[in-house]
Amino acid sequence: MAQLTQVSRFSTSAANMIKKITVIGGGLMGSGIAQVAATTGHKVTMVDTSEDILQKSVKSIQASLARVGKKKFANDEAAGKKFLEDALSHIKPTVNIKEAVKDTDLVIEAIVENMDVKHKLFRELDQAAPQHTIFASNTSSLPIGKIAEVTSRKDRFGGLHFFNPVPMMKLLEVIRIPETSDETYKKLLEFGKAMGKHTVECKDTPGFIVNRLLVPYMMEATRMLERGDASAQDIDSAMKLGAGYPMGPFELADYVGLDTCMFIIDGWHKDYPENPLFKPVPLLQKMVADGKLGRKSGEGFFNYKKSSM
Ligand SMILES: CCCCCCCCCCCCCC(=O)CC(=O)SCCNC(=O)CCNC(=O)[C@H](O)C(C)(C)COP(=O)(O)OP(=O)(O)OC[C@H]1O[C@@H](n2cnc3c(N)ncnc32)[C@H](O)[C@@H]1OP(=O)(O)O
Ligand SMILES: NC(=O)C1=CN([C@@H]2O[C@H](COP(=O)(O)OP(=O)(O)OC[C@H]3O[C@@H](n4cnc5c(N)ncnc54)[C@H](O)[C@@H]3O)[C@@H](O)[C@H]2O)C=CC1
Repeated sequence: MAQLTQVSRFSTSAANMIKKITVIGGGLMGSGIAQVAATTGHKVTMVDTSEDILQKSVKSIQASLARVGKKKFANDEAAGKKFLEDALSHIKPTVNIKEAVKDTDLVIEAIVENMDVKHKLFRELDQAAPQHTIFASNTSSLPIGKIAEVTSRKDRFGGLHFFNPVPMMKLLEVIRIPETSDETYKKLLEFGKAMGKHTVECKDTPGFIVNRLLVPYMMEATRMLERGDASAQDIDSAMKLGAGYPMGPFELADYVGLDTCMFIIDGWHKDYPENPLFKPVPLLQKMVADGKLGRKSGEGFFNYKKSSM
């Protein structure tokens, strides 16, 4: 508790506030983080591995901004158009990681949920970014401390766990490791608030708060499906109508991405092999192997291809 009280004593002067950010990974989450940062006064550089992927990222940001703009400026089309153009003007897409981090206050990593790939990236970032730059990971399930161990800036490292879809979900879990300095943690909390998020403070424990509770629930849904107790549709309807959830477990898994879901389970099974809850799900592994990744591939537990809607 003392740790949290200490942080509240710090205040960051405007000059030291996080203003320039670099998002690595322009997928579901990275594009959403870049979008929200751009609409809240930040300069954003968004990095991915190819121009094609970046074009897709920008297109999905445009589509999302159009939806937000339509609601925000319902009676003023010109204002909605300006909102979209201003936001896009704050986002610079690039494949050049070194260039992307040479002058930035914060790097947010939102790449594939794989420790080795994250380690390779953070080793490169640690060499290329200025000393003052803070690093944060948007990981769903991997220990922040383990991700940070390949860098020389554990005092300037934390977790910023956004929720999907980033433009709509208010929550941001802000995670510190024992080495995170109070100044860094304060800046991460203030950045979260500047992004319009409700920040909660988390220790570096598996799944932080939400996923620690969400993964067991979603895994139990999978076991229920495997036993043939009920259909995916009925399980989803039951949780929406019976528990008031906006999405049932299978619609949500499709929304998150079945590849990401599988990476999370595989990672926790590796770390906690004795826990039956994280026993790999053959059904999930087959779907991912068959390219059924959920919404992002057009099919997962449900079909999202236009013709079938
Ligand atoms: C079970 C299988 C195996 C599981 C294995 C276990 C693995 C477990 C994985 C754990 C998860 C890991 C992920 C993670 O780390 C943490 C997360 O992010 S968990 C996910 C959290 N998110 C949710 O739970 C989302 C739940 N859904 C909702 O809140 C709503 O459905 C949603 C906000 C998505 C959509 O709103 P809704 O009212 O339901 O319907 P609409 O789609 O009509 O939207 C209404 C309105 O809202 C605006 N809007 C919606 N989406 C967007 C967007 N992306 N961008 C901009 N604006 C948006 C828009 O104005 C909409 O109006 P329109 O007229 O439709 O435009
Ligand atoms: N999908 C979800 O609902 C949520 C996911 N997360 C976490 O966010 C991270 C990203 O997840 P998603 O956006 O769903 O994945 P995604 O698969 O949609 O996007 C990942 C992106 O990273 C890019 N990438 C991979 N390696 C890269 C590298 N070395 N350099 C640059 N770009 C690289 C890929 O090309 C891809 O565009 C994961 O750690 C995940 O656990 C966190 C909250 C919610």
